[in-house]
Amino acid sequence: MKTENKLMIRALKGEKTERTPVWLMRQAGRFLPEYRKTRASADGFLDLCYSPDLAVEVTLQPIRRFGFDASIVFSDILVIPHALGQKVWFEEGVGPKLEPLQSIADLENLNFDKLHSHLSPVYETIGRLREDLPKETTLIGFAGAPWTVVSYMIEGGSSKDYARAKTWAYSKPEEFDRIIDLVAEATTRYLIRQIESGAETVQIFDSWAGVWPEFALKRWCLEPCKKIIAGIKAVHPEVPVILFPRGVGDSYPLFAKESGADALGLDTTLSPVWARDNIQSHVTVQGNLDPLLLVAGGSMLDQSIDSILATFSDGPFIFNLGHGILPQTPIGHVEQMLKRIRG
Ligand SMILES: Cc1c2[nH]c(c1CCC(=O)O)Cc1[nH]c(c(CCC(=O)O)c1C)Cc1[nH]c(c(CCC(=O)O)c1C)Cc1[nH]c(c(C)c1CCC(=O)O)C2
Repeated sequence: MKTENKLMIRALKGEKTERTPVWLMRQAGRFLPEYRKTRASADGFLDLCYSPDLAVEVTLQPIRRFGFDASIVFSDILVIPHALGQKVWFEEGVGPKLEPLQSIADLENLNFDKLHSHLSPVYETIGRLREDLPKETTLIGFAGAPWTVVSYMIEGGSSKDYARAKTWAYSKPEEFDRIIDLVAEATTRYLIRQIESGAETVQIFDSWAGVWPEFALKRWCLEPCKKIIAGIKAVHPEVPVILFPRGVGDSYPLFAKESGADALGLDTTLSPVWARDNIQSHVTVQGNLDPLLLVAGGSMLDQSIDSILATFSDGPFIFNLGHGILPQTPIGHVEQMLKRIRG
């Protein structure tokens, strides 16, 4: 099937579709037993990301089981700092670890020289997926937004309050601009190459955008994402871009009007009616079922799905969660959800 005729792409381009397309953030990995099996056969998480055979397999697993309308390539947002030359590793049961940037001098050690050669396994995975996916399934490429990636680069891993990164930004804003710019440039090149390898749309995850006051949100989240999207559109104007500025609350309409994204991912706490009136009137919306409702199941899951569908179905809409699917999600609840959406 031609890309422009796929359900997900039509929704991204602003069409109200006859059926609601559905996929789940973080659907590859995490909650599937077959993922854990493949994961155990790799030398580590990054090895899995950089082994096209295994990454293709893990990407296809949720499609085989559930037939989602879209497939997101298996990788991680932290391959960008890794490709730029920063030390990145994943600790079992802990999560990602990086050798943190200590001063602007550390930026000298990071460069674009090996960007594409380092990331070539991801490009190969994408190319193979276009061959292997069902003909109607849309292939999504992705990257982290500069701020979300830089937060890991400075904090050295996950963080509760982003104190080091935010203090750096507020006390040396020009230095912080340089770090964000470096990552934005690398991300633009990475996403363009993903598209040229076969990705039919790309999603930018700004998972930690919700921690900033407004002026900083504009400078370090909105502006760099806008620049990345403009960079992509300059080369591939027909490719829709999804932005997920999680947690930005009443700044969502600003992202809808100014980022240049074709669609926004809505987080769990946004009111659907408010989002319909203030966001869906400008761009396609994607979301926003609470991942814990999918863990709990039962009648509250059904009611929440019905209410989301009823609110958004008059405009361009893609059903998804308000954040990534949780590892403890029962597979039966995903089946229940799909039955409810598809009727
Ligand atoms: C912040 C962030 C990261 N990675 C990602 C984000 C943004 C989205 C979000 O907010 O959820 C994005 C991501 N990470 C992964 C994907 C793959 C495709 C998909 O299924 O969506 C995607 C899109 C695989 C992964 N990335 C990771 C795993 C688990 C690794 C394992 O198998 O041990 C997977 C399947 C590891 C990872 N990677 C990261 C963390 C914090 C962790 C540890 C905790 C966790 O599991 O999420 C960084």
